[in-house]
Amino acid sequence: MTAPSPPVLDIAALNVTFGHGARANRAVQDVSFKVARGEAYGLIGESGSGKSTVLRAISGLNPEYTGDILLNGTVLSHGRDKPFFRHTQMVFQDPYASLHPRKMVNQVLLEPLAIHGLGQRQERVDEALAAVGLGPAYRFRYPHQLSGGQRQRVAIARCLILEPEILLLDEPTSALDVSVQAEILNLLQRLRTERRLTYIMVSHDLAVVAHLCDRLAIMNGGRIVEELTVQQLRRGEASQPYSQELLAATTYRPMRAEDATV
Ligand SMILES: Nc1ncnc2c1ncn2[C@@H]1O[C@H](COP(=O)(O)OP(=O)(O)OP(=O)(O)O)[C@@H](O)[C@H]1O
Repeated sequence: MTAPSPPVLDIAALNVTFGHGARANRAVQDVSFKVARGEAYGLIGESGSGKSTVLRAISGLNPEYTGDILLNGTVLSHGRDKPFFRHTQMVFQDPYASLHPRKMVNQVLLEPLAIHGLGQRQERVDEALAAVGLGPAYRFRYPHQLSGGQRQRVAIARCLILEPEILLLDEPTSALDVSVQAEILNLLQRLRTERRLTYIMVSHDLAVVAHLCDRLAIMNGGRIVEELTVQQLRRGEASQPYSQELLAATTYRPMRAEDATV
């Protein structure tokens, strides 16, 4: 009998504190969860509950944490190595801020290939654009010539071009018009299936998490209050009073996949 493979990501007793002494802010406290290959895991909670801080610790953007973060069963060093940054990519909330205004899409997509020393560059650029539903002519556009949704597609293409295993999604649709949100979520869903990607997504929007994720953790005050499957979320089956309040307080309207095409 073969041993079960370890989770892709195993977050074990993660703590992040900002500041010292009386001013210390324990932004993340004793957070643990595991994410399997191909799974989409959501972190949800009110503003300031610590969701983004968890994501930034995983991404290596904030190396000041205690606890362990394991990738495929191996504890990551706090200073991440180059292969980590190839295989774990982050999509940010605001596609307007995350693309350089003076760089054409072609340059945006060529840069990560140069950093990681990958060849067949123009083919990879065309393939990444096609994967996010943009034709090769988009190579010669500047960000200001793109809609918000198209910019977020370019930001996703910039991740995909490195053939990552994991995408860390920080509110990837909250800066977009409602009509475009479902399009981007459907695109992310299709890419996850096609490429067996693993997602961790931060959101304050239950409908967005229910649309994309298999499981989620509800956070409050830096801690995980409760983990739920998306089926439990849809049935309103939270067991903790805080989660029940959060679910009850949210006007949760499921997104319909047919609301948008990819
Ligand atoms: N770089 C930082 N320096 C100091 N404090 C920080 C820093 N980043 C986050 N914090 C604090 O950590 C706590 C958690 O913030 P975090 O951004 O993780 O919450 P969040 O749940 O993602 O909120 P939001 O939904 O508003 O983004 C907050 O009290 C915040 O003020």
